[in-house]
Amino acid sequence: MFKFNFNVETEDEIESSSVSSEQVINSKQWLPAQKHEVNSKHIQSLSLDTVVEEVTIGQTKVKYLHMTDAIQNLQKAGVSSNISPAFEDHTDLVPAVYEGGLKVWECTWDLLQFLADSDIKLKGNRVLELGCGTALPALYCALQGAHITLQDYNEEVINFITIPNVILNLADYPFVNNVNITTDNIRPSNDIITEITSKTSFYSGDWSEFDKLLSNINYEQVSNNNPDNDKTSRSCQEYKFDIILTSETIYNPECHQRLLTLMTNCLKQDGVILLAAKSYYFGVGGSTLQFADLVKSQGKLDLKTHIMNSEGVKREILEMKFRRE
Ligand SMILES: C[S@@+](CC[C@H](N)C(=O)[O-])C[C@H]1O[C@@H](n2cnc3c(N)ncnc32)[C@H](O)[C@@H]1O
Repeated sequence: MFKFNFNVETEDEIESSSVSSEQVINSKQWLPAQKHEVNSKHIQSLSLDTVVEEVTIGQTKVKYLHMTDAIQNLQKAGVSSNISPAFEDHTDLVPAVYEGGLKVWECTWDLLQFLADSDIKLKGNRVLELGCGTALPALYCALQGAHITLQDYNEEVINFITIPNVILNLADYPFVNNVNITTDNIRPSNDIITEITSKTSFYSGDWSEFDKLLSNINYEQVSNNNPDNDKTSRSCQEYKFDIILTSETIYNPECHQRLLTLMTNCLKQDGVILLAAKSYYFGVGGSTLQFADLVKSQGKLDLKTHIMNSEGVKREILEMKFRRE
């Protein structure tokens, strides 16, 4: 197992963080995909004295747990996990073991600002966030009335940061830094679970496996509910998304094709993909240019680049839509 920190900001930091892309390409077995359900343990993990961070985007406040609280909850729960050595060593990433989802990465803020400034319709639309980690961009969309599907590689991330963040934002529950809380205004867990389940879905595992899982769900829904063809195509649309979001997920070139195939397979015909990334990931090799070249060679999507930061390490948002015939 090898480790590195790819969140480098300057050339000076490159040396200490470097790992060759060859090492990345020789990575381990990727994890299978799984669906996760919210349960009362997720709610209990948010005790009344949980310290909640908050960011204001336009008029919207999005709440989230700090990484150290999530790790503390994970340790308290006594979960034996492959990812423990990674965060005990303050390691950002161990390829195919821990993909970095416990902390908020820089491009998340770009994606939030981009969503707030854009006129993309969110209310009533289906949003998928891939490699979501804390899921702040998708949560912003959910707070405007979108249905969100959240995917992260690690189930520990889904259980200890993604789902708690969803509860903090989408269940009407008085978690805010211990203010005005009495036992009377705490809602029963079942109410919260029902509410969250109607607005969100959660998945972990590798992107290619998630792609397979989604197509199996399509198949099952179609054969169980919609034997006739007309309804079949409508049912498949249910598992496609109006908006696909992803931030800081293209550092490993080995995964570019899987990510692109998944995004193309589950985007609605008139949908949009917003991919936020640093222009280049020093030491690991992934870059927006390389990803954009792959998109162009695939020939299905039109791509527009928005520069979000042009000083130091450059950051971009790639906006992609299906090419019109
Ligand atoms: C650096 S974290 C970014 C987290 C979050 N999007 C942010 O910007 O704060 C990269 C994310 O990419 C996802 N990821 C990377 N490779 C993956 C793969 N092969 N399959 C599934 N997810 C992957 C992981 O879920 C991980 O959380």
